[in-house]
Amino acid sequence: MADRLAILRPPILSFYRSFSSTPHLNIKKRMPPKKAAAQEKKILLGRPGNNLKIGIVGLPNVGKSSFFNALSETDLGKAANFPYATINPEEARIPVPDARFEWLCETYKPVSRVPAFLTCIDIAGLTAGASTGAGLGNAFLSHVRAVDGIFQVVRAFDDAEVIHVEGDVDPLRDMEIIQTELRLKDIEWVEKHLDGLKRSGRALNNTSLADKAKKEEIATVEKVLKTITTDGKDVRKGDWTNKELDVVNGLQLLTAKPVTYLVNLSEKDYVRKKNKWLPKIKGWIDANNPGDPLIPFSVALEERLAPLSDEEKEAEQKSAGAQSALGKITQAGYASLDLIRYFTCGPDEVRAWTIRKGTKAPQAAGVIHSDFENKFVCGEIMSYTDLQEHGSETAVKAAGKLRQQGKPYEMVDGDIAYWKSGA
Ligand SMILES: Nc1ncnc2c1ncn2[C@@H]1O[C@H](COP(=O)(O)OP(=O)(O)OP(=O)(O)O)[C@@H](O)[C@H]1O
Ligand SMILES: [Mg+2]
Repeated sequence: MADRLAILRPPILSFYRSFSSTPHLNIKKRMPPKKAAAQEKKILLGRPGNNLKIGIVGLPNVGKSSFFNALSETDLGKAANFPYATINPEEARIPVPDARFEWLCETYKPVSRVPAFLTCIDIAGLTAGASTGAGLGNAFLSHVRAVDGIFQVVRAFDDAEVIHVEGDVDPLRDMEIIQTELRLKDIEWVEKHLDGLKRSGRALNNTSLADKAKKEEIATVEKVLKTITTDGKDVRKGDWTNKELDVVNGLQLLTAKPVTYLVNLSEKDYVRKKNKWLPKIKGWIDANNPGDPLIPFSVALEERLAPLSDEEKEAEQKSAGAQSALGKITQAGYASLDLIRYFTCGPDEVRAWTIRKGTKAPQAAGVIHSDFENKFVCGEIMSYTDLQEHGSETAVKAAGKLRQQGKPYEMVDGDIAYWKSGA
Protein backbone atom coordinates (compact mmCIF):
# COMPACT_ATOMS: atom_id res chain seq x y z
CA MET A 1 0.00 0.00 0.00
CA ALA A 2 2.85 2.33 0.76
CA ASP A 3 3.94 2.20 -2.86
CA ARG A 4 0.47 2.99 -4.06
CA LEU A 5 0.33 5.96 -1.75
CA ALA A 6 3.74 7.05 -2.95
CA ILE A 7 2.42 7.29 -6.48
CA LEU A 8 -0.73 9.08 -5.44
CA ARG A 9 0.99 11.59 -3.26
CA PRO A 10 3.26 14.09 -5.00
CA PRO A 11 6.67 14.51 -3.40
CA ILE A 12 6.95 16.77 -0.38
CA LEU A 13 8.42 19.57 -2.47
CA SER A 14 5.00 20.14 -3.94
CA PHE A 15 3.95 21.47 -0.56
CA TYR A 16 6.21 24.34 -1.31
CA ARG A 17 4.93 24.74 -4.86
CA SER A 18 2.53 27.56 -5.51
CA PHE A 19 -0.70 26.92 -7.35
CA SER A 20 -1.73 29.51 -9.86
CA SER A 21 -5.13 27.97 -10.60
CA THR A 22 -7.22 28.76 -7.59
CA PRO A 23 -10.28 26.69 -6.77
CA HIS A 24 -11.86 29.65 -4.99
CA LEU A 25 -15.37 29.03 -6.21
CA ASN A 26 -15.35 25.61 -4.72
CA ILE A 27 -14.27 26.92 -1.36
CA LYS A 28 -16.94 29.59 -1.16
CA LYS A 29 -19.68 27.03 -1.39
CA ARG A 30 -18.31 25.19 1.60
CA MET A 31 -17.99 28.14 3.93
CA PRO A 32 -20.09 27.83 7.07
CA PRO A 33 -23.04 30.18 7.43
CA LYS A 34 -22.07 33.60 8.78
CA LYS A 35 -23.95 33.08 12.03
CA ALA A 36 -21.93 30.02 13.03
CA ALA A 37 -18.66 31.73 12.13
CA ALA A 38 -19.62 34.74 14.25
CA GLN A 39 -20.18 32.66 17.40
CA GLU A 40 -17.70 33.70 20.07
CA LYS A 41 -14.90 31.23 20.65
CA LYS A 42 -13.24 31.05 24.02
CA ILE A 43 -9.67 32.31 23.88
CA LEU A 44 -7.09 30.08 25.53
CA LEU A 45 -5.35 30.95 28.75
CA GLY A 46 -1.64 31.57 28.29
CA ARG A 47 0.79 33.00 25.77
CA PRO A 48 -0.48 32.81 22.19
CA GLY A 49 1.52 30.80 19.64
CA ASN A 50 2.63 27.23 19.05
CA ASN A 51 6.16 27.43 20.35
CA LEU A 52 5.34 26.67 23.97
CA LYS A 53 7.58 25.33 26.71
CA ILE A 54 7.08 23.34 29.85
CA GLY A 55 9.28 23.82 32.92
CA ILE A 56 10.17 21.30 35.63
CA VAL A 57 9.41 22.85 39.00
CA GLY A 58 9.69 21.55 42.57
CA LEU A 59 11.61 21.79 45.83
CA PRO A 60 15.40 21.31 45.68
CA ASN A 61 16.74 17.76 45.45
CA VAL A 62 13.43 16.07 44.57
CA GLY A 63 14.70 14.52 41.31
CA LYS A 64 13.95 17.23 38.73
CA SER A 65 17.28 17.12 36.88
CA SER A 66 17.48 13.33 36.98
CA PHE A 67 13.98 13.25 35.49
CA PHE A 68 15.00 15.83 32.85
CA ASN A 69 18.04 13.75 31.90
CA ALA A 70 16.03 10.54 31.60
CA LEU A 71 13.36 12.36 29.57
CA SER A 72 15.82 14.00 27.20
CA GLU A 73 18.24 11.05 27.16
CA THR A 74 21.04 13.53 27.86
CA ASP A 75 23.10 14.53 30.87
CA LEU A 76 22.40 18.23 30.33
CA GLY A 77 20.59 18.55 33.66
CA LYS A 78 22.81 19.02 36.69
CA ALA A 79 21.65 15.99 38.65
CA ALA A 80 23.39 15.59 42.00
CA ASN A 81 22.55 14.54 45.51
CA PHE A 82 22.60 18.01 47.04
CA PRO A 83 20.11 20.90 46.98
CA TYR A 84 20.48 23.70 44.39
CA ALA A 85 22.56 21.56 42.05
CA THR A 86 20.71 23.26 39.19
CA ILE A 87 21.12 27.02 38.76
CA ASN A 88 20.73 27.83 35.09
CA PRO A 89 17.83 26.36 33.14
CA GLU A 90 18.64 23.67 30.55
CA GLU A 91 16.40 23.07 27.56
CA ALA A 92 15.63 19.95 25.51
CA ARG A 93 13.14 18.96 22.81
CA ILE A 94 11.36 15.73 23.63
CA PRO A 95 9.60 13.70 20.89
CA VAL A 96 5.94 13.20 21.81
CA PRO A 97 4.97 9.54 21.40
CA ASP A 98 2.02 9.07 19.05
CA ALA A 99 0.73 5.77 17.69
CA ARG A 100 -0.84 7.62 14.74
CA PHE A 101 2.54 9.01 13.68
CA GLU A 102 4.06 5.52 13.88
CA TRP A 103 1.25 4.13 11.74
CA LEU A 104 1.68 6.87 9.13
CA CYS A 105 5.42 6.18 8.95
CA GLU A 106 4.68 2.45 8.55
CA THR A 107 2.23 3.28 5.77
CA TYR A 108 4.15 5.90 3.79
CA LYS A 109 7.64 4.54 4.54
CA PRO A 110 9.07 8.05 4.12
CA VAL A 111 12.74 8.98 3.80
CA SER A 112 12.45 11.36 6.73
CA ARG A 113 10.25 11.25 9.83
CA VAL A 114 9.70 14.22 12.11
CA PRO A 115 7.48 13.70 15.15
CA ALA A 116 5.92 16.40 17.31
CA PHE A 117 8.16 17.78 20.07
CA LEU A 118 7.61 19.14 23.54
CA THR A 119 10.19 21.69 24.67
CA CYS A 120 11.11 21.00 28.26
CA ILE A 121 13.21 23.06 30.66
CA ASP A 122 14.98 21.98 33.85
CA ILE A 123 14.62 24.75 36.43
CA ALA A 124 16.37 25.32 39.77
CA GLY A 125 14.71 24.14 42.99
CA LEU A 126 12.33 26.49 44.79
CA THR A 127 12.25 26.92 48.57
CA ALA A 128 9.87 28.46 51.05
CA GLY A 129 10.49 32.21 50.94
CA ALA A 130 11.60 32.23 47.28
CA SER A 131 9.08 34.98 46.50
CA THR A 132 10.94 37.24 48.90
CA GLY A 133 14.36 36.17 47.67
CA ALA A 134 15.19 33.04 49.74
CA GLY A 135 17.18 30.24 48.09
CA LEU A 136 17.61 31.16 44.45
CA GLY A 137 14.54 33.34 44.89
CA ASN A 138 13.59 35.74 42.18
CA ALA A 139 15.92 34.32 39.52
CA PHE A 140 14.08 31.04 39.91
CA LEU A 141 10.69 32.68 39.62
CA SER A 142 11.66 34.52 36.45
CA HIS A 143 12.57 31.13 34.95
CA VAL A 144 9.08 29.89 35.82
CA ARG A 145 7.59 33.01 34.25
CA ALA A 146 9.37 32.20 30.99
CA VAL A 147 7.66 28.81 30.56
CA ASP A 148 4.06 28.13 29.55
CA GLY A 149 3.29 25.10 31.67
CA ILE A 150 4.64 23.30 34.71
CA PHE A 151 5.71 19.74 35.41
CA GLN A 152 5.70 19.79 39.19
CA VAL A 153 7.92 17.05 40.63
CA VAL A 154 6.73 16.01 44.09
CA ARG A 155 8.99 13.81 46.19
CA ALA A 156 7.26 10.80 47.74
CA PHE A 157 10.26 8.46 47.95
CA ASP A 158 12.01 7.72 51.23
CA ASP A 159 15.79 7.67 51.04
CA ALA A 160 17.84 8.80 54.00
CA GLU A 161 20.79 9.35 51.64
CA VAL A 162 18.92 12.02 49.69
CA ILE A 163 18.64 15.23 51.72
CA HIS A 164 15.25 16.90 51.96
CA VAL A 165 15.59 20.67 52.46
CA GLU A 166 12.59 20.62 54.82
CA GLY A 167 14.04 17.80 56.92
CA ASP A 168 11.57 15.03 56.09
CA VAL A 169 9.40 13.69 53.27
CA ASP A 170 5.98 15.35 53.21
CA PRO A 171 4.56 15.92 49.72
CA LEU A 172 1.50 17.85 50.95
CA ARG A 173 3.66 20.40 52.75
CA ASP A 174 5.89 20.62 49.65
CA MET A 175 2.91 21.24 47.37
CA GLU A 176 1.67 23.92 49.78
CA ILE A 177 5.10 25.59 49.67
CA ILE A 178 5.20 25.73 45.88
CA GLN A 179 1.61 26.93 45.63
CA THR A 180 2.19 29.61 48.27
CA GLU A 181 5.36 30.91 46.63
CA LEU A 182 3.81 31.10 43.17
CA ARG A 183 0.71 32.81 44.55
CA LEU A 184 2.72 35.30 46.62
CA LYS A 185 4.73 36.24 43.57
CA ASP A 186 1.55 36.69 41.53
CA ILE A 187 -0.02 38.84 44.26
CA GLU A 188 3.07 41.07 44.38
CA TRP A 189 3.09 41.35 40.58
CA VAL A 190 -0.65 42.07 40.29
CA GLU A 191 -0.66 44.62 43.12
CA LYS A 192 2.19 46.51 41.48
CA HIS A 193 0.39 46.47 38.14
CA LEU A 194 -2.89 47.58 39.72
CA ASP A 195 -1.15 50.40 41.50
CA GLY A 196 0.27 51.69 38.22
CA LEU A 197 -3.08 51.38 36.46
CA LYS A 198 -4.90 53.26 39.21
CA ARG A 199 -2.30 55.99 39.35
CA SER A 200 -2.46 56.61 35.62
CA GLY A 201 -6.25 56.27 35.71
CA ARG A 202 -7.11 58.83 38.37
CA ALA A 203 -8.80 61.23 36.00
CA LEU A 204 -10.80 58.58 34.14
CA ASN A 205 -14.40 59.19 33.19
CA ASN A 206 -16.87 57.14 31.25
CA THR A 207 -17.11 59.38 28.25
CA SER A 208 -14.27 58.16 26.07
CA LEU A 209 -13.92 54.61 24.83
CA ALA A 210 -10.29 54.47 25.96
CA ASP A 211 -11.28 55.43 29.51
CA LYS A 212 -13.99 52.78 29.55
CA ALA A 213 -11.51 50.14 28.41
CA LYS A 214 -9.05 51.22 31.09
CA LYS A 215 -11.76 50.95 33.77
CA GLU A 216 -12.59 47.46 32.58
CA GLU A 217 -8.94 46.53 32.71
CA ILE A 218 -8.71 47.75 36.29
CA ALA A 219 -11.81 45.72 37.20
CA THR A 220 -10.26 42.59 35.67
CA VAL A 221 -6.97 43.03 37.50
CA GLU A 222 -8.94 43.50 40.73
CA LYS A 223 -10.78 40.27 39.98
CA VAL A 224 -7.43 38.48 39.46
CA LEU A 225 -6.27 39.69 42.84
CA LYS A 226 -9.51 38.57 44.48
CA THR A 227 -9.25 35.14 42.84
CA ILE A 228 -5.83 34.50 44.38
CA THR A 229 -6.42 36.15 47.75
CA THR A 230 -10.07 36.03 48.86
CA ASP A 231 -11.07 32.99 46.77
CA GLY A 232 -7.74 31.24 47.44
CA LYS A 233 -7.53 29.92 43.86
CA ASP A 234 -4.80 29.70 41.27
CA VAL A 235 -5.57 32.02 38.36
CA ARG A 236 -6.02 29.09 35.96
CA LYS A 237 -8.95 27.90 38.07
CA GLY A 238 -10.81 31.22 37.78
CA ASP A 239 -13.74 31.80 35.48
CA TRP A 240 -12.74 34.30 32.78
CA THR A 241 -14.53 35.89 29.86
CA ASN A 242 -12.65 36.48 26.61
CA LYS A 243 -12.27 40.17 27.40
CA GLU A 244 -10.82 39.33 30.80
CA LEU A 245 -8.56 36.69 29.29
CA ASP A 246 -6.93 39.36 27.13
CA VAL A 247 -5.90 41.18 30.30
CA VAL A 248 -5.04 38.03 32.28
CA ASN A 249 -2.81 36.73 29.47
CA GLY A 250 -0.99 40.04 29.35
CA LEU A 251 -0.03 39.65 33.01
CA GLN A 252 1.89 36.37 32.44
CA LEU A 253 1.02 35.05 35.87
CA LEU A 254 2.70 32.03 37.42
CA THR A 255 -0.51 30.47 38.73
CA ALA A 256 -2.16 30.82 35.32
CA LYS A 257 0.14 28.12 33.90
CA PRO A 258 -1.23 24.57 33.65
CA VAL A 259 0.31 22.16 36.15
CA THR A 260 0.90 18.41 35.77
CA TYR A 261 1.80 16.84 39.12
CA LEU A 262 4.50 14.17 38.81
CA VAL A 263 4.85 12.11 41.97
CA ASN A 264 8.36 10.68 42.27
CA LEU A 265 8.17 7.28 43.99
CA SER A 266 10.77 4.72 44.92
CA GLU A 267 11.07 2.04 42.26
CA LYS A 268 9.55 -0.50 44.66
CA ASP A 269 6.43 1.62 45.29
CA TYR A 270 6.05 2.41 41.61
CA VAL A 271 6.21 -1.26 40.68
CA ARG A 272 3.68 -2.30 43.33
CA LYS A 273 1.53 0.78 42.55
CA LYS A 274 1.29 1.65 46.22
CA ASN A 275 2.51 4.55 48.32
CA LYS A 276 0.99 5.99 51.47
CA TRP A 277 1.14 9.55 50.11
CA LEU A 278 -0.59 8.96 46.79
CA PRO A 279 -4.24 9.10 48.03
CA LYS A 280 -3.43 12.18 50.12
CA ILE A 281 -1.80 13.91 47.14
CA LYS A 282 -4.86 13.12 45.02
CA GLY A 283 -7.05 14.57 47.82
CA TRP A 284 -4.92 17.72 47.96
CA ILE A 285 -5.21 18.25 44.19
CA ASP A 286 -8.98 17.66 44.27
CA ALA A 287 -9.34 20.21 47.07
CA ASN A 288 -6.91 22.82 45.73
CA ASN A 289 -6.66 22.46 41.96
CA PRO A 290 -9.40 20.09 40.83
CA GLY A 291 -8.83 18.55 37.43
CA ASP A 292 -5.06 18.91 37.34
CA PRO A 293 -3.42 15.67 36.17
CA LEU A 294 -1.42 13.51 38.58
CA ILE A 295 1.08 10.98 37.24
CA PRO A 296 3.04 8.65 39.55
CA PHE A 297 6.50 7.67 38.27
CA SER A 298 9.90 6.71 39.58
CA VAL A 299 12.98 8.68 38.65
CA ALA A 300 15.05 5.77 39.99
CA LEU A 301 13.51 3.39 37.42
CA GLU A 302 13.62 5.96 34.60
CA GLU A 303 17.31 6.65 35.28
CA ARG A 304 18.03 2.95 35.02
CA LEU A 305 16.10 2.56 31.75
CA ALA A 306 17.35 5.72 30.02
CA PRO A 307 20.77 4.51 28.79
CA LEU A 308 19.44 1.16 27.51
CA SER A 309 18.68 0.27 23.88
CA ASP A 310 15.02 -0.26 22.93
CA GLU A 311 15.34 -4.06 23.23
CA GLU A 312 17.16 -3.84 26.55
CA LYS A 313 14.53 -1.39 27.82
CA GLU A 314 11.78 -3.80 26.86
CA ALA A 315 13.48 -6.68 28.70
CA GLU A 316 14.23 -4.54 31.74
CA GLN A 317 10.65 -3.26 32.00
CA LYS A 318 9.42 -6.84 31.79
CA SER A 319 11.72 -8.02 34.55
CA ALA A 320 10.92 -4.97 36.72
CA GLY A 321 7.20 -5.57 36.19
CA ALA A 322 6.54 -1.91 35.33
CA GLN A 323 6.59 0.37 32.32
CA SER A 324 8.38 3.68 31.99
CA ALA A 325 6.01 6.62 32.53
CA LEU A 326 7.98 9.08 30.39
CA GLY A 327 5.82 8.72 27.27
CA LYS A 328 2.65 9.31 29.24
CA ILE A 329 4.22 12.31 30.98
CA THR A 330 5.32 13.88 27.68
CA GLN A 331 1.84 13.40 26.20
CA ALA A 332 0.21 14.90 29.30
CA GLY A 333 2.52 17.93 29.20
CA TYR A 334 1.80 18.50 25.50
CA ALA A 335 -1.95 18.24 26.08
CA SER A 336 -1.79 20.53 29.13
CA LEU A 337 -0.51 23.30 26.86
CA ASP A 338 -3.53 22.81 24.57
CA LEU A 339 -1.25 21.62 21.81
CA ILE A 340 -2.52 19.39 19.03
CA ARG A 341 -0.85 18.25 15.80
CA TYR A 342 -1.64 17.75 12.18
CA PHE A 343 0.38 15.68 9.74
CA THR A 344 1.82 16.13 6.28
CA CYS A 345 2.52 12.82 4.60
CA GLY A 346 4.39 11.74 1.52
CA PRO A 347 7.16 9.41 0.42
CA ASP A 348 9.80 12.01 1.28
CA GLU A 349 8.58 12.97 4.70
CA VAL A 350 5.96 12.19 7.30
CA ARG A 351 5.86 15.05 9.72
CA ALA A 352 3.80 16.20 12.68
CA TRP A 353 3.23 19.94 13.03
CA THR A 354 2.38 21.35 16.42
CA ILE A 355 -0.41 23.91 16.67
CA ARG A 356 -2.63 25.21 19.42
CA LYS A 357 -6.23 23.99 19.80
CA GLY A 358 -8.56 26.23 17.84
CA THR A 359 -6.00 27.10 15.13
CA LYS A 360 -7.56 27.86 11.75
CA ALA A 361 -6.31 26.32 8.50
CA PRO A 362 -4.28 29.34 7.22
CA GLN A 363 -2.38 29.72 10.53
CA ALA A 364 -1.80 25.96 10.65
CA ALA A 365 -0.34 26.13 7.15
CA GLY A 366 1.76 29.10 8.26
CA VAL A 367 3.59 26.89 10.74
CA ILE A 368 5.29 25.27 7.72
CA HIS A 369 5.98 28.52 5.89
CA SER A 370 4.61 32.05 6.28
CA ASP A 371 3.83 32.11 2.52
CA PHE A 372 1.36 29.27 3.04
CA GLU A 373 -0.56 31.51 5.39
CA ASN A 374 -0.19 34.76 3.47
CA LYS A 375 -1.16 33.20 0.12
CA PHE A 376 -3.48 30.59 1.52
CA VAL A 377 -5.91 29.10 -0.98
CA CYS A 378 -7.22 25.97 0.69
CA GLY A 379 -6.24 22.71 2.31
CA GLU A 380 -7.09 19.20 1.18
CA ILE A 381 -7.74 17.58 4.50
CA MET A 382 -8.63 14.09 5.65
CA SER A 383 -8.73 12.78 9.16
CA TYR A 384 -6.29 10.18 10.42
CA THR A 385 -9.16 7.89 11.43
CA ASP A 386 -10.65 8.04 7.92
CA LEU A 387 -7.31 7.15 6.35
CA GLN A 388 -6.86 4.29 8.76
CA GLU A 389 -10.39 3.06 8.19
CA HIS A 390 -10.33 3.25 4.39
CA GLY A 391 -6.71 2.20 3.97
CA SER A 392 -5.66 4.62 1.23
CA GLU A 393 -6.09 8.21 0.14
CA THR A 394 -7.96 7.11 -2.99
CA ALA A 395 -10.43 5.19 -0.87
CA VAL A 396 -10.85 8.18 1.46
CA LYS A 397 -11.48 10.37 -1.57
CA ALA A 398 -13.93 7.88 -3.08
CA ALA A 399 -15.83 7.91 0.23
CA GLY A 400 -16.09 11.69 -0.08
CA LYS A 401 -14.02 12.22 3.02
CA LEU A 402 -11.07 14.07 1.52
CA ARG A 403 -12.36 17.58 1.91
CA GLN A 404 -11.28 20.89 0.56
CA GLN A 405 -11.23 23.31 3.48
CA GLY A 406 -11.09 27.09 3.33
CA LYS A 407 -9.92 29.83 5.66
CA PRO A 408 -12.55 29.39 8.39
CA TYR A 409 -11.74 25.70 8.92
CA GLU A 410 -10.57 24.92 12.46
CA MET A 411 -7.96 22.18 12.56
CA VAL A 412 -8.74 18.92 14.33
CA ASP A 413 -6.06 16.88 16.10
CA GLY A 414 -4.84 14.18 13.71
CA ASP A 415 -5.82 15.94 10.48
CA ILE A 416 -3.68 15.09 7.46
CA ALA A 417 -3.25 18.19 5.34
CA TYR A 418 -2.07 19.10 1.89
CA TRP A 419 -1.91 22.88 1.50
CA LYS A 420 -2.47 24.86 -1.65
CA SER A 421 -1.28 28.44 -1.82
CA GLY A 422 -1.62 31.08 -4.52
CA ALA A 423 1.15 32.54 -6.63
N1 LIG B 1 12.80 7.97 43.07
C1 LIG B 1 14.02 8.17 43.59
N2 LIG B 1 14.55 7.27 44.44
C2 LIG B 1 15.78 7.46 44.95
N3 LIG B 1 16.58 8.52 44.68
C3 LIG B 1 16.10 9.45 43.83
C4 LIG B 1 14.81 9.33 43.25
N4 LIG B 1 14.61 10.40 42.47
C5 LIG B 1 15.72 11.17 42.56
N5 LIG B 1 16.62 10.60 43.39
C6 LIG B 1 17.95 11.14 43.75
O1 LIG B 1 17.79 12.44 44.29
C7 LIG B 1 18.97 13.22 44.09
C8 LIG B 1 18.61 14.60 43.61
O2 LIG B 1 18.24 14.55 42.27
P1 LIG B 1 18.29 15.79 41.28
O3 LIG B 1 19.62 16.43 41.24
O4 LIG B 1 17.72 15.29 40.02
O5 LIG B 1 17.28 16.78 42.03
P2 LIG B 1 16.82 18.27 41.63
O6 LIG B 1 15.39 18.31 42.00
O7 LIG B 1 17.17 18.57 40.23
O8 LIG B 1 17.66 19.15 42.62
P3 LIG B 1 18.08 20.73 42.52
O9 LIG B 1 16.85 21.48 42.87
O10 LIG B 1 19.12 20.83 43.55
O11 LIG B 1 18.58 21.02 41.17
C9 LIG B 1 19.82 12.41 43.12
O12 LIG B 1 20.84 11.78 43.85
C10 LIG B 1 18.85 11.39 42.55
O13 LIG B 1 19.49 10.21 42.14
MG1 LIG C 1 18.29 20.10 39.43
